[in-house]
Amino acid sequence: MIHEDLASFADKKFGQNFLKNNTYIHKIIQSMPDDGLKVAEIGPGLGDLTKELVKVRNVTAFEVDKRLCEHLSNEFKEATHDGHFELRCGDVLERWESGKLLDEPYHLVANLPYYIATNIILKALKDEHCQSILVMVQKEVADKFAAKAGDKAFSALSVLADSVGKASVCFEVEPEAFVPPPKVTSAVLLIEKNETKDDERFEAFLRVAFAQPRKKLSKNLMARFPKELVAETFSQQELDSNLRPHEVETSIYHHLYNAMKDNLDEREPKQRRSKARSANTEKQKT
Ligand SMILES: C[S@@+](CC[C@H](N)C(=O)[O-])C[C@H]1O[C@@H](n2cnc3c(N)ncnc32)[C@H](O)[C@@H]1O
Repeated sequence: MIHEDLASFADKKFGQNFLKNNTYIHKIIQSMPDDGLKVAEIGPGLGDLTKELVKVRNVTAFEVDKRLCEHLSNEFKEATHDGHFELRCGDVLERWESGKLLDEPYHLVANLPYYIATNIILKALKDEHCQSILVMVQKEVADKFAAKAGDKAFSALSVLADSVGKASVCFEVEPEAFVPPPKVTSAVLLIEKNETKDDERFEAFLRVAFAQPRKKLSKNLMARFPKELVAETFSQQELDSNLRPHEVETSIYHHLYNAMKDNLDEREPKQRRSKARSANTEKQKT
């Protein structure tokens, strides 16, 4: 039985902030892609969004909290019996180990637990069965995924989303719409995918490119790639070596990656420095 006082019932460790505002719940439903595909919902919680979802789609929901699983099993007995609803209890990140959350095409629709929201979105971007992502997240996270080249918020996450589709922020949601209210403003992010890419080396390349976001991109790359190669690739692409990482288009990142990917120094800069230092000491000894 769910406690009447939701604020004290909510478990912080699972990022539980329940959306208790029908206007926003309906806005989420209206923002969903208009087809008959199955919906995967992560963290149905008390089931307020789920109730609306099962009216229009078949839903498979993933919930980690055993207390909520019990509540949801009772609440959605009829929908489960009719085949509109299936509940899978446990940590959703473990369900993704095979790379696919469901074994059929689906849309991800959820008010995500914020402590793992970025991780979940990255997994969904790489999941070839996932056709679109419509999720409530912390506003800063939504802005990072949806930013365009030139925006201050343009980041490695923006490049990854931009590489497989179109990302946009649908609307913002104030803390008071939740019980208990989170400390941050939230936003609903939509990523409509038109392809799927799963390339860990490209992600590693972006981590290098955005390692120091306010420094020059060429400087960041020279920390892990041969200087001559960086200079030559910039000149081939007719790129200004003074550009900052957020000023460069997604397509250019792919060109840079293709030209440079086989030359990444996998060692962390610290390891490289200590290797160089010991080489110098050896030289001085001889
Ligand atoms: C922000 S609440 C959203 C609840 C509900 N969807 C709503 O809108 O009110 C996040 C939900 O995700 C669940 N959750 C947290 N970590 C999870 C995990 N690793 N796997 C599956 N569910 C998780 C929480 O228990 C909680 O129900």
